[in-house]
Amino acid sequence: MEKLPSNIQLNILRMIGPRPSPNPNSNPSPADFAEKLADKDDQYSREIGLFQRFGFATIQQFLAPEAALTALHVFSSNHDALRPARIGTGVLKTFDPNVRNDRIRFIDIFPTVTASVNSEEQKTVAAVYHALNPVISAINAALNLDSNDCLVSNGIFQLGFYSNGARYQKHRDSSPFMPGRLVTLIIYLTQDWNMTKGGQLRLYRQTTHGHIDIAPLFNRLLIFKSHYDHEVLPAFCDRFALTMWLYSESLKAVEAVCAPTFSTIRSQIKTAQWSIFVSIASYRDPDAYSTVEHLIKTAKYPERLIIAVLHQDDPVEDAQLHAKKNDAILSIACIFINTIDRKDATGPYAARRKIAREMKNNSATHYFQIDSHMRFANNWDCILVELLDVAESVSKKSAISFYPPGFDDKNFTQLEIFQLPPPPFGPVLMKANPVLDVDGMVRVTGSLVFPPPNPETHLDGVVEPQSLIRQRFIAAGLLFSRPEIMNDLYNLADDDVESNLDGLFFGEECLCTAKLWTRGYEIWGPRDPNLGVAFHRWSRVGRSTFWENFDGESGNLLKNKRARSQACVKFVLGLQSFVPSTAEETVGLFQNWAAGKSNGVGVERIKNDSLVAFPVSSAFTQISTSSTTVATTKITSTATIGIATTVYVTATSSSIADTSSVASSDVWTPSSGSILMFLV
Ligand SMILES: O=C(O)CCC(=O)C(=O)O
Ligand SMILES: [Fe+2]
Repeated sequence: MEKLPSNIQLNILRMIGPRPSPNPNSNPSPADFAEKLADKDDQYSREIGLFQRFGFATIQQFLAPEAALTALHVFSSNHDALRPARIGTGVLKTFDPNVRNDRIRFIDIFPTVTASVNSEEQKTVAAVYHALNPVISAINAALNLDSNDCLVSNGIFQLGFYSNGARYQKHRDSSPFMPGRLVTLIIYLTQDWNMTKGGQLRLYRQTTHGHIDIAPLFNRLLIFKSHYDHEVLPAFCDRFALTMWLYSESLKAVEAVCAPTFSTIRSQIKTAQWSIFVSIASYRDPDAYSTVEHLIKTAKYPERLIIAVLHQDDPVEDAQLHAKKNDAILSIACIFINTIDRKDATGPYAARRKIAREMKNNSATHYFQIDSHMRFANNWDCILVELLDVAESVSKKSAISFYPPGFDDKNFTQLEIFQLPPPPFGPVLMKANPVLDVDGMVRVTGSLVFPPPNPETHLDGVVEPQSLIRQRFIAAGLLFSRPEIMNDLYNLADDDVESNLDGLFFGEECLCTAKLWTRGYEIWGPRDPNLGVAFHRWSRVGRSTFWENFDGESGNLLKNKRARSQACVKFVLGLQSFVPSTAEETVGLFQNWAAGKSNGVGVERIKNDSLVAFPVSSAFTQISTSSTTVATTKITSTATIGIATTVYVTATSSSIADTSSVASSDVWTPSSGSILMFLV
């Protein structure tokens, strides 16, 4: 958002209601006002100077006296519209009355279709906003920003109401989600405040500076830097507070406001060329908090992590799991925790999608999807960022993904030093199990390739770098890429199509691979077997899975969902034609989806590559090219197609006559050129 020129601001203000005047006796015209903008900057120069120096300032008797009384009257007369305040972002927003139990509502300065332009409330907020304008200009002037930089409001006030001991525990108003939110402006409207009434705003400017309590005096404007910790002490009065935030999308403005005290967010924006959003779906996992803690402790730059955990827990039986939460460690990163009832869980794919949907607007430069029972190598964050850098030099769309080695409580000591398995040990190659499972699904496996193969140039022209091995499949529990991948994986805009995938467990990795492959992604794993990145607890002992929800009557519903989701996946993979009896509509959706029309499986690979994949039909054609030969194969048996999804065919198979030679070539022969047959 750019600052509007003041004449346009005034025009807008003229349209939205009578212009208020800080001084009720003089009533200058808009033109006068425009001329006086500079004076107004001066008017607050002392306070703004204090704000610059100390990071906060107050202005007493800010509104004209009767304007303040009108505001209080208007706001307190619409008490019913106030709602319990929540914390967090998106659906990860939760009520936590222990943290905050004020009531709030948001008021748009600019009238919407539903609000009458002439309503008292609309006039009042316009008036307050108008009074704030010179303060905002003064802040901008003091910061001496470039002409393109500007702090602006988003045009929305938060009206907060605290009474009966309501409070808001220590927090910050800015987060890596809104690093551009820089300045908090609050007008207090508490009548007859005195010490016994409480409700002071306790401001902690820096951890070493102690705190300052600011009384919520009637008609007092408080300005402070949004990244300061602050809390509202329990209020035993009717405490109204009207808050507006100033935002900038520009780094220069962030620096101007925040230096030199700003640490976390500045490092996220400036020194950090990168930051990582970590998505963790947990199902009743006693290890979930240890995983998150370890993730934070082993990261080189834990403050650059934005971590979202979706717990799918039993409200009674799993209550004790949350006792393990260590806020001191968690708060080093920026963490968002949401808990849903385990009975509402519909599998890991759906849970990861839910997180992606709610958190898609986070500001991180990277996306890391992991399981809830993992441990990590020191500096895993730098290692992954570097590996992806290398991968992206080969293919702009890349992901690092592989099954990590295991750990259990024995080999993972309290010292939290882990050891890689002893040699022989090679890189992990992700591929499909050649045998379909009982449901006819393709299962993905990771096999150790020993000795570690040398990099090769594949027939489709992809050159493996020294540090990476090209994968056939993703591992859903360790996937590192860019934030765009959230949409490529989870088709975020299309809830209807995606609801067909509720209940999916086995099949998730094939489906996601299909999406990524057809959208032009390359999947990579580290070639160096000694390069530790992460460790996975493979044992399921002591851990529930959402399969337990398949029991009982509601379990049947879930079973049906699972069957449908598996049918969808098989359809997309070409493992079976769709079973129309489930729903005509679903078939249609998935046909579109498979054809890449509905943001599901993509078409990049089909169009542009020497590899040709046809994702829909029950028969498939694969054309592989090399300088000398073109091999075309038609395979019609579904079982073979299941196998074929996994194989690398050696280059010598210039003409693959029968399906058995395809199956038997499911071996990696690094010295020869090879071609990926995939998802056809
Ligand atoms: O009302 C106040 O003084 C501050 C409220 C607050 O911190 C917030 O809503 O973020
Ligand atoms: Fe706040």
